[in-house]
Amino acid sequence: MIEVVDVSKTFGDKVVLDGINARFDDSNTSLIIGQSGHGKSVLLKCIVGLIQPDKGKVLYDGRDFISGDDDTKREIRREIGMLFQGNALFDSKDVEGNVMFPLDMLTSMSREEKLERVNFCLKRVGLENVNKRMPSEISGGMQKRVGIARAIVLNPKYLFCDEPNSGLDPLTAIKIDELIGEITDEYKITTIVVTHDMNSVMTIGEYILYIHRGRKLWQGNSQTITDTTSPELQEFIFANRLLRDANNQRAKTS
Ligand SMILES: Nc1ncnc2c1ncn2[C@@H]1O[C@H](COP(=O)(O)OP(=O)(O)OP(=O)(O)O)[C@@H](O)[C@H]1O
Repeated sequence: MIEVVDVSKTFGDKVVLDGINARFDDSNTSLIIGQSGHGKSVLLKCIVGLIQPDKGKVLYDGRDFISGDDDTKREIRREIGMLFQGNALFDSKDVEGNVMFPLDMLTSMSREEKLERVNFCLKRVGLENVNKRMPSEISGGMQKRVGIARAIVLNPKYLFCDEPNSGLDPLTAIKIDELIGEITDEYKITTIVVTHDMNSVMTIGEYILYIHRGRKLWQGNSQTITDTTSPELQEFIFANRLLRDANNQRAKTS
């Protein structure tokens, strides 16, 4: 479980995060959503320690990641997996080398053990017999799967995904969302996804935090989100015309 307690961040005179509180449970896929520029990425960066908040706490299963000692921070970092926006795969390494990288950096496993773990993770994300392909030789959806395999190779307790389906067609995007949801459930991971994608919201949003102008404006899940009475959230959700029409239809028939 990750708890965010009263986190605030200002850049210059701009308040980017203002007293955010949230709880992200394990075995759950939690989403941080909101319009562009409203503070989602800054919040994610505060949670993973890339930005120091001005105020507040981030607790990983009770361990303070902001003011904890170096050993605690190192221990937490070792338990984090990241799927970066745009994948961040190494162009010069093949699929196997990309997924093996965290094992090379952070473990003393033998080559055989590493290969076994890499093959297990590649199989889990639905990729087999592509070990020797270069990232440029596989599709965008396959690159995401490689990114997910790399993110889970160290068996993380916490998984962060920044816009995991940007640049993918809607069907592939849903498959990637579903894969993230399944892995979260299967390995009891605390997963946080930053997204604008309403398909993701409706597919995997077990807990949803809506950030508006740096504040938590709403929290709930995919079942309750379309019932919101917040005009700002309604505007965000129903910017998608299909959803707006479906919701109007639902209102007419109920
Ligand atoms: N390092 C920084 N220095 C100064 N301002 C920053 C910094 N990082 C982010 N900001 C500002 O903080 C605000 C929130 O940015 P953030 O990247 O969190 O938005 P976002 O909601 O993730 O948007 P998007 O969906 O477009 O990625 C923006 O106004 C941005 O310009």
